[in-house]
Amino acid sequence: MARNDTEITQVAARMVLDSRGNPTVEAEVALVGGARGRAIVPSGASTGKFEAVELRDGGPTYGGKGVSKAIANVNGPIAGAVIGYDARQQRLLDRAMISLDDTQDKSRLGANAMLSVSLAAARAAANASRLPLTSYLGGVNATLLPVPMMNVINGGVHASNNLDMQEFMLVPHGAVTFREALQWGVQTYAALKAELAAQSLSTTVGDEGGFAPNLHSHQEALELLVKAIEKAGLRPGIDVSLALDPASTEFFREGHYVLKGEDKSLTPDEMVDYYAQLVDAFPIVSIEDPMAEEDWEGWKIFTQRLRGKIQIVGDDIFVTNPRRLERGFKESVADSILIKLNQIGTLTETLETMELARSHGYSTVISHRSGETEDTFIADLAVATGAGQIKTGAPARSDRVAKYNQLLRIEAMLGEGARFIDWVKRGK
Ligand SMILES: O=C(O)[C@@H](CO)OP(=O)(O)O
Ligand SMILES: [Mg+2]
Repeated sequence: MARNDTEITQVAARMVLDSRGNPTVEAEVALVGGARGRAIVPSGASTGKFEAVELRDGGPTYGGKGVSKAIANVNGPIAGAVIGYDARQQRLLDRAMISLDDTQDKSRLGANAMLSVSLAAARAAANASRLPLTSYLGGVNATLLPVPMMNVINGGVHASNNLDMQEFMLVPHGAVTFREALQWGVQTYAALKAELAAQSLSTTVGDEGGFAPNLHSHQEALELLVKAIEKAGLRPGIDVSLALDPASTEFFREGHYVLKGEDKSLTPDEMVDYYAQLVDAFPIVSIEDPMAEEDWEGWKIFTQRLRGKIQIVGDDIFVTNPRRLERGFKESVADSILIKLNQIGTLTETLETMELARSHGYSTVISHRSGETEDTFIADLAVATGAGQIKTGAPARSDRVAKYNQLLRIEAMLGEGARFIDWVKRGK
């Protein structure tokens, strides 16, 4: 490889669609030596208030969801700033975009514009180096396959049913390989579908491929999951456990958690009791965003009460942002962080946040968004960083399955060298 083979010579973006049919940004980066890289940015629905800004613009065609400004920013100022950089110097080129944007929340260029280039550059550099993305990002130690968190019952803003909580997930942590974990998830998903059909409940799916039945309570959803695990011939709590992402900011109103489906309005204390009862009654090993993004007091109560019993994951409260995470350390809130590249807007900052989390003993869970595409960057990122956990939906819908398939490829590539660790048993 000649010395300037990895120099960026071209950057271009186009509009493509995500899994909800909304426009999103795809960027392509070309290098002097001929290598190219491409990346598509995902998009959330239950977005955190403190996330970096996803630049959207009007126009009747896509109901105000256009990305023409973000695309123009890639093709104009961002291209101007990063052309000439060595694509292997990820930190430098991400810093170049950050200083060009010059805002706290990436509102000038748009986190969607910046992230598309950040990820496309990493892929181009990996291709130029003739390395799989996982190995390029993670080196020889990139051997740990993540335990999947598979969202098989959808509610909240991801579905039109009556469940207030957004995600009910299967965690097949007792498997020996990723392959086996995925298989257990698939078997349980199929058993759940059969059980729903047997009870004349709907088997249509929500945004992340999970079923979206109307149920009487969250308790009923959890009962269905335990039953499905058993029907699949697996042991709840040993082979496959459960995880929740209530995304509670979405039902937090004026200091109360309003569970419409159960006709309840709970104070933060009562909401913590509600969760504690679920944790006692079901094999739940992880809860994400139990409390709202601005309810730091509620988060403290929850953490005090449930730390050590389950993993406590911060998504909307931390938004992959080191400053918010620091506050979490100080106030003893959560013990794990959900990692979403587009919440912060560059690969470099994502890796920095993960490093910070680990240095404080917080686990990291790599995550998709509810609006996804065929892009599988997060699968490689999960292995490259040894995160140990990934949340990427049900084992159905191509946008979700694409990530699982990429993990299968990575596992096959690593062969006997691939590792899979039961974080529940080991203690995270
Ligand atoms: O809350 C979440 O964790 C995500 C992904 O499941 O949803 P969204 O992308 O809509 O924010
Ligand atoms: Mg979440």
